[in-house]
Amino acid sequence: MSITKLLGIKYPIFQGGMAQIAVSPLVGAVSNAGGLGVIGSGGFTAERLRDEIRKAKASTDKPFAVNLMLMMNNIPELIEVIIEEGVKIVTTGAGTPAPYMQTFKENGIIVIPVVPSVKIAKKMEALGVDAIVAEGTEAGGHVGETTTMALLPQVVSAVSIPVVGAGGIADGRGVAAAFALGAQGVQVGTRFLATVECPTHENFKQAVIAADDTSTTVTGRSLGGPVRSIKNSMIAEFLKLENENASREELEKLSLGSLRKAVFEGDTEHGSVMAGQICGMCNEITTVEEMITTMFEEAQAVLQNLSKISVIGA
Ligand SMILES: O=C(O)COc1ccc(-c2c[nH]c(CNC(=O)Nc3ncc(Sc4ccccn4)s3)n2)cc1
Repeated sequence: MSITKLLGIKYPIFQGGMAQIAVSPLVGAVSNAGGLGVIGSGGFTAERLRDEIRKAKASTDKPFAVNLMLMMNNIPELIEVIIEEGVKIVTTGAGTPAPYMQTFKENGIIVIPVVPSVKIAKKMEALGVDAIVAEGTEAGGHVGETTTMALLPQVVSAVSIPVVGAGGIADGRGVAAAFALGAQGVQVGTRFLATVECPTHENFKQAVIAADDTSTTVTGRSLGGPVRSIKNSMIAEFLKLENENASREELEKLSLGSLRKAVFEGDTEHGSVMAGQICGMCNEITTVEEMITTMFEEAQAVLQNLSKISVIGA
């Protein structure tokens, strides 16, 4: 079954469930534009999640999902709210949904984990998840080590359930490439940061607009949690400490609250501007509607033109 039919959406695009960022009005705008709006519950209390779910219900009659960041310590409480509020689609990241699968199944909830490797993709399929987002290291935030170009076809070959491609996708060419590699849809995060409806501080959006293809780097490998963000003074200090084998406490002290500092206070020099490598192609702020319709019109045109190309010589 196609992703659009499974989820009841017009375009096969998920908005990344970015912690602290994927909230109203971004989520409702994505669902109203025909994609899958996803509430990012990372760091939320149960009541904050309930509030965001009710705001999404008030802003769209289309499907939307909740993303669970599984490293958090209040997942059971968040799932209770998801069930009470009747949300039927959950994406997950940064851990395994295994402990919660029976509850999801009993409540008819579609589960779509984001995975960074073939091994984890196969583990998820065995758990009975409904589809998989294969996310390449190009993505922003918490990432694996494999690129989308290498990861996506290997995951497609390894599982029998639908695969969505993520990491480095921000225009119709990226959508067409993901479909060429066997994906049935795409997940996009960074490109949504350059939208009118993205609720971050304007400085955060300008940092994404100003960035180029080499503006991001990965920190946190020494902590076992690699995270891609735009290079700034805090990141330079973090890398210096990592190279000096600083303690976990020292590193976490530096990064604690850094996401909020950038997202809400607009301190993009000392906060964490999580974004993917495609930020170099996000050069203007548009509405979500413009972004999604342009992306899929472009993708359709690219696929039609590709069908006229012969890759085998005469
Ligand atoms: O062990 C298993 O079975 C599963 O193991 C997994 C291991 C990793 C993953 C994974 C990697 N990437 C993703 C999906 N993407 C993400 O989760 N991206 C994120 N970005 C920011 C986040 S919040 C944060 C704040 C500070 C430091 C770290 N993270 S979470 N999931 C999924 C599963």
